[in-house]
Amino acid sequence: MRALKLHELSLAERLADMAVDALIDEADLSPKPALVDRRGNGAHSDLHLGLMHASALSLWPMFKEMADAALDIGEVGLPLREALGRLGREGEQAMLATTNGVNTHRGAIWALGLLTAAAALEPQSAHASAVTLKAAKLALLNDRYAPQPMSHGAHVAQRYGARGAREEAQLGFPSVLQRGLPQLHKSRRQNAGEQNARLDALLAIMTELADTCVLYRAGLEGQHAMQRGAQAVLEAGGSATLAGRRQLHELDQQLLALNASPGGAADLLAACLFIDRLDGAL
Ligand SMILES: CC(C)(COP(=O)(O)OP(=O)(O)OC[C@H]1O[C@@H](n2cnc3c(N)ncnc32)[C@H](O[C@H]2O[C@H](COP(=O)(O)OP(=O)(O)OP(=O)(O)O)[C@@H](O)[C@H]2O)[C@@H]1O)[C@@H](O)C(=O)NCCC(=O)NCCS
Ligand SMILES: Nc1ncnc2[nH]cnc12
Repeated sequence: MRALKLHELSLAERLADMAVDALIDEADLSPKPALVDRRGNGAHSDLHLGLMHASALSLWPMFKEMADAALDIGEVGLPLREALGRLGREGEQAMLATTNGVNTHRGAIWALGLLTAAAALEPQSAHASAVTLKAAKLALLNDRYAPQPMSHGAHVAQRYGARGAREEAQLGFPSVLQRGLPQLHKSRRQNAGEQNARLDALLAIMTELADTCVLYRAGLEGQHAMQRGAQAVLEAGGSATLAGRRQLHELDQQLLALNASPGGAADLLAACLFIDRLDGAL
């Protein structure tokens, strides 16, 4: 007789688990330049690792509801886009209640919310390019109920013409598909070790990203320091090599001196880890 399982997880529950796991893996990964990790708070006075974990866990019900909404509605269109917008705004409130008002995962709610819904729409073909394409189609739809606050991203878009989180999703997450994932796979093939491969993926994302968190805090000088410094680590051989580690330390020091925290790149690494896990898992 088949052993009785007390609770088989639904597809939506499994997707929510994967999204939260990706956020926790991102937070734990160390040493990340100027970001919160196991070593400390990076360039943040109001964040710490415990808060990142609590924030990630507070988002589980939201990710599950987003996946359930995709399963119920069943197709890309305005009803799903607006359901996700409403759930995303409620998720942001849950996050802020958990963190006492600190923005820990706004960008991650956006990116992983879209990707979770996209994966739920067609679980049998949940491969990187199919999922990011569906997420992009969702991001291109205009949520009529979305408020238009003067966010840091909007401020930076006005000042530098930078493409932020919205455009990254609308373009199908090029930082993940063209930089993060290929580097993750390449570093794994080179036996860099899983943590080093993930660090290399983060650095590859940083090489070309217009991270609106960095731009808001440290302007173009911060963006150049992030992009060039990340490139230097990879050119030196990546995080698994001594020369790469020296460059990584240099990048950490530079970004800390500029108070430039690449929070957008961190969110995109979480998106990358989520998509990496999806392949064949549903
Ligand atoms: C459409 C939205 C993405 C809103 O976008 P917008 O650009 O207007 O808003 P922001 O809040 O400024 O930015 C969104 C967050 O996205 C991350 N990010 C930044 N650059 C990029 C990029 N190029 N690509 C992808 N993602 C990017 C980043 O998130 C991380 O940083 C957060 C900390 O940022 P900040 O508050 O600026 O923090 P500090 O500098 O520390 O502030 P101070 O201490 O100095 O005050 C951290 O949370 C990371 O997550 C950007 O913050 C979308 O968010 C939206 O419409 N939301 C409304 C709800 C909704 O509809 N959701 C839909 C769910 S599907
Ligand atoms: N590890 C991290 N440190 C700072 N901001 C972040 N936003 C998302 N992940 C982050």
